[in-house]
Amino acid sequence: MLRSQGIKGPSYRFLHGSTKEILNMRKETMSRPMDLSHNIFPRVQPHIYSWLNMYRTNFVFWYGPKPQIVVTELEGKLLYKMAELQSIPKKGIVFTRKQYGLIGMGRLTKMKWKEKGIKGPSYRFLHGSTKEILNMRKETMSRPMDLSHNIFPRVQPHIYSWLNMYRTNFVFWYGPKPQIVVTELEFVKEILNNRDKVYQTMDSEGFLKKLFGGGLVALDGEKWAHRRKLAHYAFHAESLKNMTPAMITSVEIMLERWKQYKGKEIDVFEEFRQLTSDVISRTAFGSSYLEGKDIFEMLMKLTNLMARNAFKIRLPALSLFFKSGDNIESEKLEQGIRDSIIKIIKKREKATSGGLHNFGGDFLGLLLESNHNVDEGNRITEQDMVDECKTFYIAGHETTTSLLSWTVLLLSIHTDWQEKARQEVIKTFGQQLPTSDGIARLKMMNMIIHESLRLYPPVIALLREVKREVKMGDIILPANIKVHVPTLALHHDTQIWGENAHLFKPERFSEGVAKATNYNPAVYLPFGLGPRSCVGLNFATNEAKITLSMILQRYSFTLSPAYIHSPVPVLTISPQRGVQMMLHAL
Ligand code: HEM
Repeated sequence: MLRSQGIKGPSYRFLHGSTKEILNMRKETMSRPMDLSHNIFPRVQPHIYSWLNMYRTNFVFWYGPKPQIVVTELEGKLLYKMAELQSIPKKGIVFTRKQYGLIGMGRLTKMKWKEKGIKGPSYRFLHGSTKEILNMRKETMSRPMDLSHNIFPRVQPHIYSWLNMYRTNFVFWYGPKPQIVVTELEFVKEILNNRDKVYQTMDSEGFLKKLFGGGLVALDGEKWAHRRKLAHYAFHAESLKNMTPAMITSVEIMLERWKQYKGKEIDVFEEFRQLTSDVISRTAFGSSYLEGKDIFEMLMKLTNLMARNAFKIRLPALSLFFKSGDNIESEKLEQGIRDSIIKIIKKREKATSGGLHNFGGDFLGLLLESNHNVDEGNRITEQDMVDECKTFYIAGHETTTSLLSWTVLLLSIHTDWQEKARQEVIKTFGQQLPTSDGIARLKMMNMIIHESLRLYPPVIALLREVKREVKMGDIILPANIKVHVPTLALHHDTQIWGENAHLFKPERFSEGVAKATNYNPAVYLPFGLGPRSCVGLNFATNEAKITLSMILQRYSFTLSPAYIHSPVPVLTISPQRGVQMMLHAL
């Protein structure tokens, strides 16, 4: 009867009404502790929270066989519209909600931000700013862009337009969770240097958690320090020298494939994907692209699912009952990745079962050594190993693929720089294979790579979470707020880089990074800054220099007419439709 009057609500179960559903939701939320936030509504009344989100207002649920109508529409102050309630049956129970309770912490906190003079886009119930972000992104992505390097308005239209509106330190809402965007350079330094150990890595959730698990990127404290040491050891200068032959082998395999493309079009984005996968497989895991192929494909699918769902807010209570198709697929992928990594780990264990300290000197060997450590305090579990392998498979190839693809694009447009780079390579190596010493002397190449990373930084933002209340200048940041340092915005800021900020000018870096940045490291963050900065920096730049040198020795390249410029943020900035080149053998 209520349904026929247009009043919605959860379905009625014989005798129990909605009570079983309510009990299940409460059991779930009460089974885990909540973080120290005041956003208690989803925990205390998960049923009202999730149904309100579904039905908005005036919905009915069933207390056993008895209906209750939940009314949230306000008229004037706290009065509900009596007119709309006329269709309630005589014995219907009217359940009004406490005004501030249901509006939730989002709106309340927003009031506090406003009082503090911190501006930002308006907060929408439960969705925060995500709908606005999705609309802006849909709009910019719906049309191709011209072949310019002014990519910030397209890749992050929300940050771009809000920065224009509010200048700095504005708050937007990732669902009900606030994020403060900080561009003031002294604060950027404070945050990334983790002053007072307050600005920690963000707790990853959902798809991101499935991608990185509890790997280095997601850790903090002692665990992080231990793993960071391990990774640092695996990728330090001496180890890198030993990796040069493996990197060269991977590039040779790629260039062998390229022979069939002479005078033809080639999508270098796809090529670099395979190359960087092969490089990380050989150098860190002692295997090859083919052996790790399944893992990379599954990681790529998981990355795409993550990007597709980046701004979709799902209520925790709802996720329990209804798994989206993407959620089900991501669980399968997570399991598949785990199984494949364990196979690689077991294979190494078997091949090197000669005892302790004999698992091989690469990253996987170090992980296994740590897994077999007699000292329990320093021992890592099998799950830790899986998470760490995932992290390095992803971090080791997505980012470098992005760097190589955009650099080749830039050199195909700015052919004068392509020629300068080639001359330097020929002068250093002739037609011989690159060497570690020679790579360190490639100055022109260095400038080109720095400028490419400035215009197209693979990682477009650095995110942190405030662990306890802290003062940032005049602003008091509450615990749990997310802090967003917008790398792409800083790299394209005309006040920092001048009016030609969007142009490719490698000469900016002719006297080194310090001079180009006017001795302020906070303005240029392709590899981050401070203790969490990239552990693979030298690995990635060596790999890029070897690859570019070997290409430049053999080919000149121009942009194919088929190329469509469409940079998109996936995990890194990626060319949505590939990077098509015409190859000309030298
Ligand atoms: C051009 C290539 C690369 C770029 C632009 C890049 C960028 C970055 C950035 C910006 C961070 C800091 C993130 C933050 O502060 O929140 C980072 C961290 C990290 N990178 Fe890279 N990266 C690259 C290549 C690599 C490679 C090749 C590896 C592995 C072999 C790697 C492994 C990592 C790891 C494990 C972290 C986390 C470090 C920590 O939390 O202590 N990266 N990277």
